[in-house]
Amino acid sequence: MDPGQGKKAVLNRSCRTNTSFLSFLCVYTIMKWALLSVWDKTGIVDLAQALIQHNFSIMSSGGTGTALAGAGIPFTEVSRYTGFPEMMDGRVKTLHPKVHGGLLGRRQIDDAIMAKYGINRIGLLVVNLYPFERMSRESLPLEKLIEYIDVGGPAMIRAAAKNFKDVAVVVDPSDYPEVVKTLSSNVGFSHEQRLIFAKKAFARTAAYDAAISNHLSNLDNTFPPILTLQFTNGRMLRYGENPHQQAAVYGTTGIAGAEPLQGKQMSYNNYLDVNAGTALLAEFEEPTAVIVKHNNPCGVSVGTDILEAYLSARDVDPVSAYGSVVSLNREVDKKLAEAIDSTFVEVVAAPSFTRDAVEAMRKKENMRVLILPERNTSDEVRTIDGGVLVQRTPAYQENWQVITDRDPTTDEMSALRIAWKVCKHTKSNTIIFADQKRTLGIGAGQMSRVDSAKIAIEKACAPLAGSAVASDAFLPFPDTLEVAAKAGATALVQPGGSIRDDEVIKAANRLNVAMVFTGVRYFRH
Ligand SMILES: NC(=O)c1ncn([C@@H]2O[C@H](COP(=O)(O)O)[C@@H](O)[C@H]2O)c1NC=O
Repeated sequence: MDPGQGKKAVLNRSCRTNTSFLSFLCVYTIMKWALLSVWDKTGIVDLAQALIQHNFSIMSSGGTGTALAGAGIPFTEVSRYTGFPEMMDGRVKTLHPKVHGGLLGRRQIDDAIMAKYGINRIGLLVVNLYPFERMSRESLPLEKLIEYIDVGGPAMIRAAAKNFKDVAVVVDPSDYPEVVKTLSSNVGFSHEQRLIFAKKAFARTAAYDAAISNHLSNLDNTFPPILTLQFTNGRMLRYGENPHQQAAVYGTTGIAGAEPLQGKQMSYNNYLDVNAGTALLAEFEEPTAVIVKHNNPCGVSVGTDILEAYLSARDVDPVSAYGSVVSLNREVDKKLAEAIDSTFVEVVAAPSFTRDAVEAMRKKENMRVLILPERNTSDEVRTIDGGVLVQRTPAYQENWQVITDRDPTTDEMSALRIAWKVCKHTKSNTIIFADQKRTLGIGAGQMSRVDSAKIAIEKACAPLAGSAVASDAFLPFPDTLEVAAKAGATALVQPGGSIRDDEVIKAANRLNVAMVFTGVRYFRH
């Protein structure tokens, strides 16, 4: 029996063939055979009915046959055709030369050999595979999981797809309506159609094998020597980072799979900015707004409610908020929607929107409105010339160490936490000033850390007296700390680990700045 199918496969098979003596006499060339062997039985009965109406003879493996028999559809069991029973708990069902010969045989060239061995020409193959991808997420023991590796299905798909000149292969139930439409037209499958089906078929088996290969390779939680990546749902974008660049997005889940409720098509840069914004948003539990511009946050704030958080984040840097991407972790209501409408925003992403919020945002017809998808915690992959870099981030465990004479106060500690979270998602070198609710000044992406500090100070939305500062990497000299303290900062968080840590600690004590080492660096290139 197949994995998961239990006793369903044991049944009365007496009605399972309609091969009469007459039909047996039919010459192979006259009969149109379709082989159906599907894990997901959705739509298979309707499809089979259409095939019968259009004079196809159907051949089916065990469970698929059960579904057809239940609907009174005539078919021939594959096992009867091959003369071999399904065996080894379903590990061998369709793996037989009479099946593969029927799929691979070339019209005209192989007619004689097919006739000699009683091989039926199969003109249509309908297969979908054991759900390995889904089952691999269910933490089954390996010996159970491997039973979800489909062998016969991919073998048939590949055979039929190779012989697309003569065989149409359908691997996705969403293509059944097209098959029925073609049957009704009575012209048969065109060459183009068969080629499109074949491309889809090979993409399916490639994705299937990639999933198996990656799952097995990842069992010991290391990076495999061979990495296979496959993403489906490819969609052309209007252009890439700039109008002269072409681009597409791939993926069905997370940000990559998200489509806006309203507004223009998501652009390449929108995807990047929503990705950056939502990654930062995920650091916060309380109502939080994150405003991103060109992949860096330009305002982040928590609030007692999400409206307060948004207004406060926007006012950190209202000039940069123009044309930004807004990510929010609470439902958007009408009042908040109207506040967002009052600025030019490229994308607003939130877990949900009230009906009147959706209504209010219609006024901004170009603004993309996105329901925040579930976050995927997969490895980061970036292309470089000739290859890719892959990076995995372990779960964060705060292990801060106060290394100055003075401990941070409770308020300073809250501000340090906000600054540190924002630091992680801002391009290096970064210096973030924050209070207990929001970022006050952000200096990002500078080649010198002191310059980042100066920019953050210059851009500060409020006096920095009593603020906290975060640096993504250790301070190699006391200069950044001195600049920050002069601007009013009284607490600083940084990874630590410089050979001049002692000098920096001395400076902090002298300036009465409470300093914390995190032991973790947050470079972001
Ligand atoms: N072993 C085989 O010869 C074989 N042939 C087809 N299958 C798969 O068995 C499934 C259909 O089986 P059934 O009709 O018994 O429900 C399909 O997902 C098909 O891809 C097979 N199963 C696994 O490899």
